Amino acid sequence: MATIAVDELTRAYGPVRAVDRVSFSVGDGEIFALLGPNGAGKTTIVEILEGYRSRDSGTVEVLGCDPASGGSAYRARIGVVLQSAGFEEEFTVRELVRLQCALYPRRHDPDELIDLVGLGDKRTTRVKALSGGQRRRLDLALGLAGAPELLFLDEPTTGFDPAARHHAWDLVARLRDLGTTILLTTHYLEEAQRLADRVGVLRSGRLLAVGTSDELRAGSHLPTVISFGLPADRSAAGLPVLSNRPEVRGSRVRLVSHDPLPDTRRLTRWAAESGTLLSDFAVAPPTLEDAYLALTEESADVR
Ligand SMILES: Nc1ncnc2c1ncn2[C@@H]1O[C@H](COP(=O)(O)OP(=O)(O)OP(=O)(O)O)[C@@H](O)[C@H]1O
Repeated sequence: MATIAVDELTRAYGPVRAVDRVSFSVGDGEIFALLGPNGAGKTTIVEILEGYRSRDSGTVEVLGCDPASGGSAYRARIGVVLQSAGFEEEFTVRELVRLQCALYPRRHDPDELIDLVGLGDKRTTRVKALSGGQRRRLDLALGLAGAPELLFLDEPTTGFDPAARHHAWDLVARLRDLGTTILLTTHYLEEAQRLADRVGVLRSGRLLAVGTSDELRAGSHLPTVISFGLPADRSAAGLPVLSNRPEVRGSRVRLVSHDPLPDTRRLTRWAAESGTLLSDFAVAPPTLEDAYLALTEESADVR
């Protein structure tokens, strides 16, 4: 059974249809990422699912409940990690996490939770002395306090340095291993590609595509880029016939290919037969970011 089932969900603010007949589902234990440009409708959808915002029409079922009428019993079963929760600055990490855990009937052990988010050495530190990244970890600990069956993560790594981002990704992967279903919003496509089992791409309130990262990449029909360097004594004019005309800049050759496998085979065979070293040979298929940009840029804003 799906943990989240959304059918024809619609919500307008005056003349603006922020969410326009959106349907998708998220399976038990799945990580689903909602992607879309600013104003696409992500927050509106997430807040409707959390039970904090009303809908105009459509059906929504989360953990077997309608969030609009689930009340506090429903909200005790979900965890919400917002972008910038306000903290009581004078509390220590342990005090805050303990207080939060005490609010829930089904709860995590506060000290285990602090360790889980990597704040073990900051237990007795006051919130006001935490760095931005450490505060976000505390956000996460507070969102997990009630051992939620479903976790909403709103842009979990915005403002993180690369190491902190990787740490957060590891943490989300551990939560997945513990069986937590996660709905994630993010503007980092690499994050979605790494973490999410499936993604949904929104624009202007409409869901343009839903699928795995690989499905969206394949569905984009974008080319693969093959690139390499030629030695000084070789000219691009001597290259074999390829599916497209290569672009040459100095000794660097770049081929935009819709047929990457035969092109790669022709190039490597030619290099072996002519004794040519192709330096930094790289085959780059389209990324989720490429597919996302193609999707969101090509779809005209029909409003
Ligand atoms: N309370 C509100 N009153 C009026 N319009 C609103 C309200 N909240 C959102 N909107 C509008 O609804 C649309 C969707 O907004 P929403 O916040 O859901 O987008 P988002 O995808 O979360 O954007 P972002 O990536 O910038 O956070 C936008 O056009 C926004 O201006």
